[in-house]
Amino acid sequence: MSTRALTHHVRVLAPLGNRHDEILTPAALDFVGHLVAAFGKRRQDLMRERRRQALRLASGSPLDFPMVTSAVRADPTWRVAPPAPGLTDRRVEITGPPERRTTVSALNSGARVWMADFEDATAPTWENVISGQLNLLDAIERRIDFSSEDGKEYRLGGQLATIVVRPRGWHLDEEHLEYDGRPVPAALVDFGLYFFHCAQRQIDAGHGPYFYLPKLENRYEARLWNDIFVTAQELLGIPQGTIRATVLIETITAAFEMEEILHELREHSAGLNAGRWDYLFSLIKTFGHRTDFLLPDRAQVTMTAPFMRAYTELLVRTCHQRGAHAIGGMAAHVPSKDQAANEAALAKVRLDKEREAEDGFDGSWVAHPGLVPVCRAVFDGVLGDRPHQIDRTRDDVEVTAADLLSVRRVSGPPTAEGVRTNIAVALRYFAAWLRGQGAVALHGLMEDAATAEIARVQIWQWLRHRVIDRETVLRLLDEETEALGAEYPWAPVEEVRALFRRTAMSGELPLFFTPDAYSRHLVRHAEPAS
Ligand SMILES: CC(=O)SCCNC(=O)CCNC(=O)[C@H](O)C(C)(C)COP(=O)(O)OP(=O)(O)OC[C@H]1O[C@@H](n2cnc3c(N)ncnc32)[C@H](O)[C@@H]1OP(=O)(O)O
Ligand SMILES: O=CC(=O)O
Ligand SMILES: [Mg+2]
Repeated sequence: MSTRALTHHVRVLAPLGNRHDEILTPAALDFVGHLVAAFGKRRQDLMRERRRQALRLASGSPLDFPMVTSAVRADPTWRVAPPAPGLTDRRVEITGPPERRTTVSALNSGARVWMADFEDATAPTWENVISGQLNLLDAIERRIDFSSEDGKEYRLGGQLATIVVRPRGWHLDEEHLEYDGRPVPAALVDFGLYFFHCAQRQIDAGHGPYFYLPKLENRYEARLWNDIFVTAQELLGIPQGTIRATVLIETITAAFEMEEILHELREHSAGLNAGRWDYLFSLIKTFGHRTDFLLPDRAQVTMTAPFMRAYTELLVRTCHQRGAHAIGGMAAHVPSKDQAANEAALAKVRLDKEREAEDGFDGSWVAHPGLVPVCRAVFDGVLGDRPHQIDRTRDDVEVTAADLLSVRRVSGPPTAEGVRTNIAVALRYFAAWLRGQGAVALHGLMEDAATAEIARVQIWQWLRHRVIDRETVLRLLDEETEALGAEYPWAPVEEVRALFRRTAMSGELPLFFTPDAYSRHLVRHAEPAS
């Protein structure tokens, strides 16, 4: 690593916890500061462009594949970088927050990849953010073994999953760190700290610094990440092209720029993933004002809906034509201790993975170690000894803009149960999130920031189109708030209820619930020295 003068001062505004100083070293903070100085302004400009694009679409501008990049799409010659060590065979990827216990369990789970998540599955308390980095460092150094208070031993085994880190999205700030008088973009904190501490260590261990990139909306955001990668590699003397990044296609606008996103990142690309839950959220958020985008209960909008199939088939085709992996999305069912419920959950997950493997995906996501064998068996059945099926180019797939937007065929009003479930799920998830837990199992389903977003924007959409009335929602909100308090006596019910009212019942739809909830409830600045 090069020795550089420390010139980019990042202020730490939070109290330091146990071992935080191992992550927040002056050199690591300087590295993050360097990235902010170089790219912070561009990130702000891109956030403004997101708002402009949202307004254009809301006022009726058509969404289509961009004309200006037709040459990129028409050029058959370019390919992404070849798969990097540890990322050739990705038939099963487990996801989860980088907590100490789940870090060990995920790495030992038998999955090929572990997506260590600072985004949908993590409530970004200061402690979660920094201890997550420590856990990753300790895992790579193989010093993470521990015994839990309940007497269980956690020990790393011989065959570990490859680590791929998902930093927070561009819309979030890290308010415990300040550069030049402003909060630091959270994405640069999660990426920068991990890259600084672990890039060389991962290379020495035979892998590399690998990332999942969430919630991108267009090719310019992919270009920003690519430029950050080039600068980060240069600053630390790591060969260009070492980083690999898989982009989640989980916004409706990004679905129209899949080729462009791969092209921008081609020296660093490891493919695309179908982030189906945020995709649905994005669709409702973007077109929620239109009656032809009125969606019924979440449970009725499955991956077999024509517009969802158009999205996943286009993703596979795009990736394979460019030599990239196509990774499937999350089936939300999680194992249960009840045998019948468990069998039903496993059967649903199996069906979902079978469809993905038959469509050409090279692997897929699971949310729980108990689902690894199901996903592996399905992909083993299709792949056999081959590490992937990138050679299946899916030339048969033709997807038009209308196919991606053909929501009308599944549109319809919600059921009474669907309305109540969305309120109940949003309240329970918000309560867990405010307590620092970013993923929970509720009614047999994995719920995280993406699925909670769907729950609250559906309520907003149904109110907006008057398919439910405000009085009914307020009555259900009262009932479900009371039930929440009875079930979770620790829950700050009034804060949770207010958060729901601001994010699901206001006239103007907030773009995400997380920035509001973070600033009001998760930020804890250190007492100023007297
Ligand atoms: C839309 C998207 O972005 S999807 C990706 C983001 N979301 C996620 O990553 C969610 C990941 N999944 C999870 O966090 C968890 O599975 C939950 C919260 C849904 C359920 O967790 P639990 O309530 O602990 O489930 P359960 O009690 O069945 O867990 C059994 C064991 O498996 C472990 N486990 C469960 N899920 C995971 C996981 N994803 N990774 C590692 N270990 C896990 C638990 O820690 C527990 O271990 P223990 O016996 O040592 O205590
Ligand atoms: O991040 C994944 C999703 O489905 O959202
Ligand atoms: Mg997501």
